[in-house]
Amino acid sequence: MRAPDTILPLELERVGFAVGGRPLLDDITLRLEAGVRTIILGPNGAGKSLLLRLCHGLLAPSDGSVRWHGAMAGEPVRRRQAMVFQRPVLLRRSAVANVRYVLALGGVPWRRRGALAMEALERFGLAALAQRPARVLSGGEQQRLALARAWAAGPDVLFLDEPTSALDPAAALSVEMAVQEFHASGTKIVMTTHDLGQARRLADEVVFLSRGRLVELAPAVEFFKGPASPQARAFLAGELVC
Ligand SMILES: Nc1ncnc2c1ncn2[C@@H]1O[C@H](COP(=O)(O)OP(=O)(O)OP(=O)(O)O)[C@@H](O)[C@H]1O
Repeated sequence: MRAPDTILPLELERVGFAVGGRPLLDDITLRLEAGVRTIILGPNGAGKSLLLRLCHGLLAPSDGSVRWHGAMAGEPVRRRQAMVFQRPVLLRRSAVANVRYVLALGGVPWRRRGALAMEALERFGLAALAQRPARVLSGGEQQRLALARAWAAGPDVLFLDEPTSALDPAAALSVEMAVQEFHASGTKIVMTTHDLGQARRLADEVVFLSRGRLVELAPAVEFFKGPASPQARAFLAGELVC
């Protein structure tokens, strides 16, 4: 388990993000703890991807603060997080070279990289495709490669932005199983999805956004049994909300 020396919890305090003076996220205060799978839900355009990017450090907030409480001063927190996107961003190299690359970035000695990269590929059912150029892999295989690469980095936190929305049900299921493996190994999961069935299967807690605001943060069981806000009730009922 990675929890004892994790960079978590992550605390967002009154975070806002604006473009050209237009607020896209507003006044978000939120604490994300280790060991809990957090699923971010909300209608299209609610700000889910922006929130993930702010948490991961790809965007800087216009207001407020994003702080990793477990991080030691000067520690490179970026290396202890990984992010998987809807469409994976892969290098023009073989599958195994993609994994070796993150191991090199993480300072793993050259001699150990080959075995560790193959172990990560095997874990996600990709060993037979190790030498294949990453960019000719199918969408589902590419997503599993992105997960294998994240696994090799051994992150404290894995952010996933709609990782299964471009996949067929079988490929989506293998991504869900991979997410469970990360969780079981002690990696904190923070994920957006439009698939409510998937959210019910994976979530320990739900963050519900609407129009750039945090409307609810609740244990998943409570949220799905009866959300507190009218926006979330309408969302779960499949009504058009924005
Ligand atoms: N760089 C940007 N410049 C201007 N507007 C942006 C920028 N990035 C995002 N937005 C706007 O911010 C809002 C939130 O975007 P975001 O991608 O976070 O939504 P989302 O909840 O992930 O939506 P979806 O479910 O459709 O993926 C949207 O209205 C989007 O158009």
